[in-house]
Amino acid sequence: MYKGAEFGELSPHPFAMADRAYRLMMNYGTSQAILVSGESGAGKTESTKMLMQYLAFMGGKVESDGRSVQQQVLESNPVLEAFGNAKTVRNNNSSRFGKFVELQFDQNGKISGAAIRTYLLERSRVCQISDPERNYHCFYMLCAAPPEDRERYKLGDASLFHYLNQSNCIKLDGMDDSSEYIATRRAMDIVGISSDEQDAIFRVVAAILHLGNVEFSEGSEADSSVPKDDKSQFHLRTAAELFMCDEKSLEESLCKRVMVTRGESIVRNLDSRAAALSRDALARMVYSRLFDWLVNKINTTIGQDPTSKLLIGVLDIYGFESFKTNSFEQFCINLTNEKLQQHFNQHVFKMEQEEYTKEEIDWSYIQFVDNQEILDLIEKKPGGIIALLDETCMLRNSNHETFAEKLYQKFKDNPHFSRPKFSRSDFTIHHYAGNVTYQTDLFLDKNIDYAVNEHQDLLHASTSPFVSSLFPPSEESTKSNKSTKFTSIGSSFKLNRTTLHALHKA
Ligand SMILES: Nc1ncnc2c1ncn2[C@@H]1O[C@H](COP(=O)(O)OP(=O)(O)OP(=O)(O)O)[C@@H](O)[C@H]1O
Repeated sequence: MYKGAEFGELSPHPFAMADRAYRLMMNYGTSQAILVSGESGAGKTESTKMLMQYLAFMGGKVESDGRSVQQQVLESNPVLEAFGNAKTVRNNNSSRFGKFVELQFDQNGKISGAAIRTYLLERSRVCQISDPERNYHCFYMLCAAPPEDRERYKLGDASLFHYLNQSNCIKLDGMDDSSEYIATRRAMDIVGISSDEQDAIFRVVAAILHLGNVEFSEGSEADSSVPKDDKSQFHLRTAAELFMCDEKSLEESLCKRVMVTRGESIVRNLDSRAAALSRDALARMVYSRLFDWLVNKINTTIGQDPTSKLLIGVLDIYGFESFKTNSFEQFCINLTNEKLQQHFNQHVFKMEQEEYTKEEIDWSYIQFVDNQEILDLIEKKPGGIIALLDETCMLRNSNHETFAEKLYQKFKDNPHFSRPKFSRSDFTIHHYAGNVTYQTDLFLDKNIDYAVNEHQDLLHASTSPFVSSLFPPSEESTKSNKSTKFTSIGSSFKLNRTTLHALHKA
């Protein structure tokens, strides 16, 4: 019905938008971009799927081997959703990453390639969930897999695993994890992930679950730790088997840390709390590498068309979030939305109006809210909230309260910042879309992203080529020493220039 229909003639529908983008691209030879926005649960991902479906219908080609580009693009959705979506308070299938899909077309309007870029997977979810949310779908699917698969990965009921049972929500109404497992496997076949690779992927997923069940108790030396009991020892052994790495080395990488001072390596014991943090850091790192691997693999098998001059990009980014409690994830997500809003302002209002002025066109100035000051408040270097957060993370004896104190002092006169009454550590940002109060208690832990090279080298030495490929040798180990490096999630996260450029170009 929507094919070729005048825009606005039929009821509003993603098909109408997709048809318009396709027609404009074909008729004027210009690339297009569709930005799907809205708050969490509004229907962005479902709308994006419909847009893709329509574009695949218009630009689809019949391939002799049955695996067309458009089919692979469509089937990449269930794969990415299995590993990047989870139940949140707002949405049973909430995307916990941003996605920019670029469809490439040839001169005849047929899809000739595609590229998928993803942003900021919420990795804290791998180790930490709160009621009534869930972890990523793939963990529950694997625990509900056919018995022979569960046996192979030494898995049992999802409720047995610490990374899943921190929340009471294990099963979802209307979602059958065992049939989702089969569907995900089938989608993996279509996007070109071989059965050996699928096996390696699920081994890693299972290893993460076992890792999460390793608990620590005080060791014999001061401030040292050891696996707590036989149960923890079993899970440690199983995780090592699944990662195909040495069990003793895995234990050491969790219970010790190598520090480098003046070129000298010092091995330091970790107490049980620090060992548990190290375990979680490893689980998060493995999971995010696995997710990146999946995206790369999908891109490689779908293939790019470097000669394509016609593109349609669809950006499905997590919308503005304002919950009862808002932590570092909401802060990053809302920063993304501020940046998109600024991009929109920049190109739709600022540049357009400058052009009118230059050409001396008579027009009335359009008022718009410029959110540059909010962006400065958050990300200005030095002095913005992220810079202050990084600074606090580097200092010894600092905590979320000292961080909050810094913010209160620095931004007491900033109109976009306020301190809620009676609060010792919360802060409110007056975003373009509304006020959001953030709880800082986990900001420091979540921002610190220790690139622990012991873990890196341990997994690089895995006899599984798949696991080894996820962990190229660390820079430090190639220089024959090891260290623990601090990186900041906040600083490293930006809706990158390439995407903004692609959006603008389109
Ligand atoms: N067009 C639709 N028809 C029927 N149900 C829909 C439609 N769009 C959304 N829904 C329902 O709303 C739920 C949330 O939609 P969706 O996952 O697309 O939201 P979202 O905006 O992408 O959220 P998030 O930002 O949390 O990822 C879906 O799981 C589905 O149940």
